[in-house]
Amino acid sequence: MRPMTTRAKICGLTTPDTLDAALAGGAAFVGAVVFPKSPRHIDPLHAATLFDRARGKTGVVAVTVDADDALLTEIALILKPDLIQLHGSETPGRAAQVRTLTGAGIIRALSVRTAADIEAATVWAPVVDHLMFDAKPPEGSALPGGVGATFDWTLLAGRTFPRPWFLAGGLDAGNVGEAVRITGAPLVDVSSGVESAPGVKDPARIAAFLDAVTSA
Ligand SMILES: O=C(O)c1ccccc1N[C@@H]1O[C@H](COP(=O)(O)O)[C@@H](O)[C@H]1O
Repeated sequence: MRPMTTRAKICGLTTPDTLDAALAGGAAFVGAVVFPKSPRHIDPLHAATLFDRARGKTGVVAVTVDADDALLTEIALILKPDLIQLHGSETPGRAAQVRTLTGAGIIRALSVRTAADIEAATVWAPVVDHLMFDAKPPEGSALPGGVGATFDWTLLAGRTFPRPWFLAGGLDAGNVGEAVRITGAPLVDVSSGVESAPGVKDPARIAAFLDAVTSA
């Protein structure tokens, strides 16, 4: 079933002008990727300075990949995100540790290629605030997300989950309307689809994406 309104997260922001485009367009969440292998990596101190303008206007998310306690503590103390997105091979037990260590809410990204991959939501829902269904990256990819890959959206058609959930993976202004119509996603997440080059966000593409979500 189609939600009343779908809300959006703009991920991998590193500059004031692109963060401002996300805020002006009504993004519900903005994301900082704290993962040095990513072209969107931003260290917690730089992210704290940048994202200060977003506080109280939108949720701030720190995207991490199998981060250790030292990095998570640094993120919690310096960036103070509302939510931590786990995008690696973390277990539900580790998610509980991350919540206790950081005091932040948890988004769990689940990699999807087949219908069986969706079923992981059953195990994860009790220990997270949000689920995220993202495409499984191509074999040999250096990144577990942020690669612009899509999956078969019909796998999510008619599905309901006990937590709010994001659809992610290869979304852009041109396809997000269809993705929302097929999946009924209450939340969508985008990174490379609003970039002019890997790691280079484009304010006009961010605005177009958020417009497309609003009209979906
Ligand atoms: O964006 C990244 O570089 C990244 C790195 C490591 C883990 C997750 C990452 N991004 C997440 O993946 C989704 C989907 O990306 P895309 O739209 O397909 O490019 C993105 O929104 C982030 O949540």
